Amino acid sequence: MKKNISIIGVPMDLGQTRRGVDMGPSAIRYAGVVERLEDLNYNIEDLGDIEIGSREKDTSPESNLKNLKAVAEASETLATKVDKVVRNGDFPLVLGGDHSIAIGTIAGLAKHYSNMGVIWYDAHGDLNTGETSPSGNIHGMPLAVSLGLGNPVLTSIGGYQNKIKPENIVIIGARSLDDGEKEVIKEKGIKVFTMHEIDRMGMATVMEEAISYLKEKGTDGVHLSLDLDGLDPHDAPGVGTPVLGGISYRESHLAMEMLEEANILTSAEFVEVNPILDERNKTATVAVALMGSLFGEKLL
Ligand SMILES: NC(=[NH2+])NCCC[C@H](N)C(=O)O
Ligand SMILES: [Mn+2]
Ligand SMILES: [Mn+2]
Repeated sequence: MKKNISIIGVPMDLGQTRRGVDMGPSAIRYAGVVERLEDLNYNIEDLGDIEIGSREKDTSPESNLKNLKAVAEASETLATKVDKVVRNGDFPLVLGGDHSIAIGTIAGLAKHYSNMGVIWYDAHGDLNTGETSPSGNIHGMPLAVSLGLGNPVLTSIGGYQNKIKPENIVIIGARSLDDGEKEVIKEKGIKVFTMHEIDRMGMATVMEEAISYLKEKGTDGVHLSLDLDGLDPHDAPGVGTPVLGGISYRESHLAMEMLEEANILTSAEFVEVNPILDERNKTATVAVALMGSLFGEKLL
């Protein structure tokens, strides 16, 4: 992995309705992300937080997308920042914020990769559109948007469509999918390791398969989008949409270590840390510990 990491904070909470996830970047910084990665001999540049607009009173019934304008604006800003980091040859590490920020992250990244892989570590598929979403919350849509599905205001962020290919996506940890999302997965042939596969095969085999799958696709970059609700709520309680029966802390460390060994990642984001719902900053601390493993921390 590259030796320069640029951190971008995205205090976004407009992609869902629970307050507090806008404080995620602060909580992760407070949990010591910069020091942790500096100890691993990286040069860290913290670019600070991007600006987020305010909550919108009304949602247009046609679009069924809450805070569409503000989310779209922040996504453009983030895409520009991420683009710049990659152009500088640095590793972008994006701190959320709710998962809607992945729209901007991926829009900024995919300009540089014609065949980018994405690992979506999450309890959810985030494959809804305005039509299929049960909530109208954009944090349930970023993977669909990155595939070019959904409202053009979102799919055109960064000035181009279809950022990633369905066959280059691997979802890990899924255990809550809406009907419309299941259809997209089947129709597009998206690779999913649900909790069933993780239980059955073990995380080591799941990660081996995920990594060789992405290598076989000839990916020219791999982005990790890690939603903390992919972990079990016992290990990561500070999230807005917790789902029981998730990936353990240990399994997650193993997954990060295997990604580091495989040396395939070109960017990462950690999202959905909500300090208001958390227990003594546990979830942010878990996020930083996982980043430690992802960037090469070893006990001996
Ligand atoms: N990034 C997340 N936590 N997404 C949760 C999405 C929940 C649900 N599928 C929805 O569309 O509203
Ligand atoms: Mn999720
Ligand atoms: Mn998510």
